[in-house]
Amino acid sequence: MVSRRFAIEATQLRKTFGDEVAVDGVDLQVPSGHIYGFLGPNGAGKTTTMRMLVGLTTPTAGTASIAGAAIEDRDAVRANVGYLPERPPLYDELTAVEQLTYYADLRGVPDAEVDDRVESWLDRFDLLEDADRRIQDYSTGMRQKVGLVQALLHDPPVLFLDEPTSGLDPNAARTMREVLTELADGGTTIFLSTHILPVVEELADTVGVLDDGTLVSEATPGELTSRAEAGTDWSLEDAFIDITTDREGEVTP
Ligand SMILES: Nc1ncnc2c1ncn2[C@@H]1O[C@H](COP(=O)(O)OP(=O)(O)OP(=O)(O)O)[C@@H](O)[C@H]1O
Repeated sequence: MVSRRFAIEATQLRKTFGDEVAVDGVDLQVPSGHIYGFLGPNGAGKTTTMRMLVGLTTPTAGTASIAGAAIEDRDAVRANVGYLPERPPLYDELTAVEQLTYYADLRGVPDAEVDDRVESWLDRFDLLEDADRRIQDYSTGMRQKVGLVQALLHDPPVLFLDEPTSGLDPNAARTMREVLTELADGGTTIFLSTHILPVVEELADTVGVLDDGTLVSEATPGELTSRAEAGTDWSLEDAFIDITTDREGEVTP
């Protein structure tokens, strides 16, 4: 039985690559409409965790469900999840309109709605003028914007975003933050991995810190900064460094 109380639920999720333990028994319970900021040092296992949750790699052990459906249910995952990976999967030879129309079709967006949805999202991200240029001629930030639109075009209840503001100029980054806030206000659950801590500080309801494959801290941004033995005005960056540096002295058997 899977629970419907949480949009994202994982129990003892684990992934190994040979002898390498990338994710080491992660438990998650993210309520609907929450923005969950997923932090951790390079190599902590964030991308691997997300790839398991969106059905792109099979867990070595553990279980997970998204919007009430087990991650093994591929059709449900496709319908319920939007995923923006670090490098958006786009066809260079297509234009943005062709790419997004193709993807909308794959994800079952009703034909009558495709053109309007594509146009309004391209407009929101200031891409209308370039909509009929091939993606191979796009800048990194333009590709990132198309990747985000692609992830949310079918209006999924749960979004997984890996470094969504990467490569974006300040205007586009602000639009991205505004869009994410609006989506969460409308009930979309957003699982957001980034190294840009002010984004998490501004947006996240809950912050989870993954270190060496283990979830070492989970709290609101406010709790995290006051929980650290800190004085009064630590930033999330101070707390992050404190939480992840303390563990470096640990002796592993
Ligand atoms: N396909 C793979 N084969 C072997 N090892 C892998 C594979 N994918 C990830 N790993 C290893 O798993 C660990 C976690 O990697 P992962 O990419 O999940 O970290 P991350 O937290 O997303 O890092 P970053 O912040 O640098 O993007 C790393 O040690 C990495 O080398």
